Amino acid sequence: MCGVLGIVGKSPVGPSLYDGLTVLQHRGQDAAGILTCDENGFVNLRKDNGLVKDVFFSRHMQRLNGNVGIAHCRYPTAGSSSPAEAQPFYVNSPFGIALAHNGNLTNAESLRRRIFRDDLRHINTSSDSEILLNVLAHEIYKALGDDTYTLTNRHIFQAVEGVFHRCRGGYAVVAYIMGVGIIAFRDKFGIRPLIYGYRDTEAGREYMVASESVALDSQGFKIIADVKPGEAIILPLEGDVQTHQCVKDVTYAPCIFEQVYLARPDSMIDGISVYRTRMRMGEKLAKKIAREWPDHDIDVVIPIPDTSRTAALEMSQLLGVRYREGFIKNRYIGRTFIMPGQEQRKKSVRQKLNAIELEFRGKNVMLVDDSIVRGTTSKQIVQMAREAGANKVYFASAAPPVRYPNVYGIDMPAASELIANNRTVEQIQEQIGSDKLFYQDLQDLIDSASEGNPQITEFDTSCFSKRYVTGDVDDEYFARLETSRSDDAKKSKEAEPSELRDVSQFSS
Ligand SMILES: O=P(O)(O)OC[C@H]1O[C@H](OP(=O)(O)OP(=O)(O)O)[C@H](O)[C@@H]1O
Ligand SMILES: NC(=O)CC[C@H](N)C(=O)O
Ligand SMILES: [Mg+2]
Repeated sequence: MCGVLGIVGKSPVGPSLYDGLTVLQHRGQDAAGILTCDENGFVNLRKDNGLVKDVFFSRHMQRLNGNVGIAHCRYPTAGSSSPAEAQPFYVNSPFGIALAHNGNLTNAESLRRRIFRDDLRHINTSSDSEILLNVLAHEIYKALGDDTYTLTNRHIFQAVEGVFHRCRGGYAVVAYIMGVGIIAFRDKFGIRPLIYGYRDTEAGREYMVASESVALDSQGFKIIADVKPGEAIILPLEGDVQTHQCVKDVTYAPCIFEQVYLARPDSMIDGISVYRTRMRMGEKLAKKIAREWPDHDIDVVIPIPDTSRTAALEMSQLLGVRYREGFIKNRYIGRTFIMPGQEQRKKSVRQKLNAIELEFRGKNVMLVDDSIVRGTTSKQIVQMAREAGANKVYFASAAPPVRYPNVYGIDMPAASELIANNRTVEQIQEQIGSDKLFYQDLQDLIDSASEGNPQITEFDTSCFSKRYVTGDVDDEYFARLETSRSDDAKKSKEAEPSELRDVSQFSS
């Protein structure tokens, strides 16, 4: 997951893009970028590795002029973590196009070969997003045909149809086309989220498109709609939003892990309140525990901050057990799961969470997390609870066991790194060292999300179920992924000399 954002404004958009990115920071902590187009038609780009607050200094903001722009915060899930792969990416032809992408293409390698051989385009990084931009650019060029000078909405929609035809996987895209405005589209399953809205100002109506509704709320934009699977929208420099359903044969199957962990709780995704989903997850898990263990001896329910809080509070109420904040989170440490290496993740859990001994001493505690992925957090937390004097340490995960890789933009590429892969619940319990372990049932998780919008009945649940909605992922694909993107593979890539390919127009 990454955060994408675009604004067509009536006054300079640089500051709003910056503020919007800070609201989407939880989606990507590794790199950030903003691209604006000024009144002279020049594109200004600043991107680099780091948190939003560390990438943009006032000297950069002063140069990010113009009333239109796009932005991105990155959590690498393809290619490398080189600053050259920070986004947005830019190509100068046709017209000048910049793109920011959330998701992963599953056919990136074959596209890369064809782009070079058939479209005569050179890709300069190992990023799948650069491939996506070049496919879009080529499709725009093709749609134009002989009509070289006038790019119309019809051409753009036709080009996006071409992108849908060629690109597989998960993609929520925001792109800027010189002289046109911002276009946005979402793969035909709607795997990654994308939503747009407007804000009326004295100078006229402004539009924003972003990964999550919180980015719109926080800047006073009113929601118009989610971009639908297989749909493209144009936010023009002048005039109203244009929409077009580019693919007729679509399945609405958004990623359920957005509801579990990725998105902020105050976001609405596809009409579903993430907060309410997490509440329902807590209720359903409590019911399961009450069913399977009616005479439980839990004294206190303790969440593992941050994300599990919502589910844990509901759980405690349904179980009729006290809720206590037994772990305090250091607010200056980022999210550990989306950190790039296992060493860093491991160290950060201890730096991030500290136990309040009094809440543990002599008690039977039920620790609740939203999910257990590599087990980095749960293993250390169980130990911390014991060290704090807990009598019994039980553990509950508000999501089912994560057993399979995610290939659509969450960095869980290697099954071997997942604690639940090829293990029974009892074996996982032994690994994390708890006295009992409960997992949510998959159907209960699906119901938790679906009850928020009964029109959405399908979700991408691949990391729990091994059902990949795009239908193009097989064991050979997993094997390639494991060799190229496991933690060990990434470590050996880092050992290579750093790339000297920073394409940003001014980098410091
Ligand atoms: O089993 P693991 O591999 O440890 O991954 C799962 C943990 O990682 C996430 O927390 P994170 O610290 O990233 O973010 P949060 O503060 O939003 O909970 C998630 O909420 C779990 O606590
Ligand atoms: N997590 C994401 O959405 C990442 C986007 C893209 N695949 C990249 O790695 O840069
Ligand atoms: Mg957590």
